[in-house]
Amino acid sequence: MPENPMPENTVPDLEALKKEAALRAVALVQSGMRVGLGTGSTARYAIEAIGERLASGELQGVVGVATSDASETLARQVGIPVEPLDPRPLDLAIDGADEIDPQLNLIKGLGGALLREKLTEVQARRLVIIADHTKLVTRLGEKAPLPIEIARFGFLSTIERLRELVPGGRLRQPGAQPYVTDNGNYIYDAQLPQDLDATALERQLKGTLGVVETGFFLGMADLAFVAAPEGVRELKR
Ligand SMILES: O=C[C@H](O)[C@H](O)[C@H](O)COP(=O)(O)O
Repeated sequence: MPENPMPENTVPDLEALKKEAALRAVALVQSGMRVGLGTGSTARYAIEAIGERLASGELQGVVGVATSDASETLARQVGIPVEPLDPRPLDLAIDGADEIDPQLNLIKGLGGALLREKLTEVQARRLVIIADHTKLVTRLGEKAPLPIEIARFGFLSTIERLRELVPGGRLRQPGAQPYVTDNGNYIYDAQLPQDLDATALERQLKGTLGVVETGFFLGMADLAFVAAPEGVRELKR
């Protein structure tokens, strides 16, 4: 008899759910598409699945635009040709999210990739979000902080300015040094208020000196595949 047997179904297998959501989105990829490749543990499953469909010959001529150095490396490893972002529209972008509200507004960037994600996904004809059910919220900021990418130069002054808008928050610093993004910037993780007006706050943050980009993705996602133990929900904006 095993010691301390774990009761069945007490720990949901979030990885299996993330993969299930990713596969639903990857089914939308067609030959010849230029696809925005997201970043994070869920987007990873999508990149791998696109690579598998290319390797099997089921897909041909797909080109990826990567939203981080890590996703670019993975895409190349699994055989997806990667191009830099240029002004042409992308047919589709597939990415994870940290929070998804009922209108498919998002918080992204807990993995640090928000700037390249936003630059890429704003050019996508369709942004498809993939996630497990723990990412669903009734209001943005319910569970996650809002990542705000800020310039390193003068970052303490920028943080002072940010604290006037969103008092709770801290510089992301996983160890002795601050976290540095692919773009060489820092991230301030802001705690959002309960009475959040995300559109107004986004405007104020974008007007704050030293702020490079925020993790608000408002009105950008068209579709989300959200996997839960009872199945994958398809949410549309
Ligand atoms: O910066 C990271 C990205 O916005 C990710 O897409 C987001 O953090 C979700 O990542 P994961 O799928 O690992 O939860």
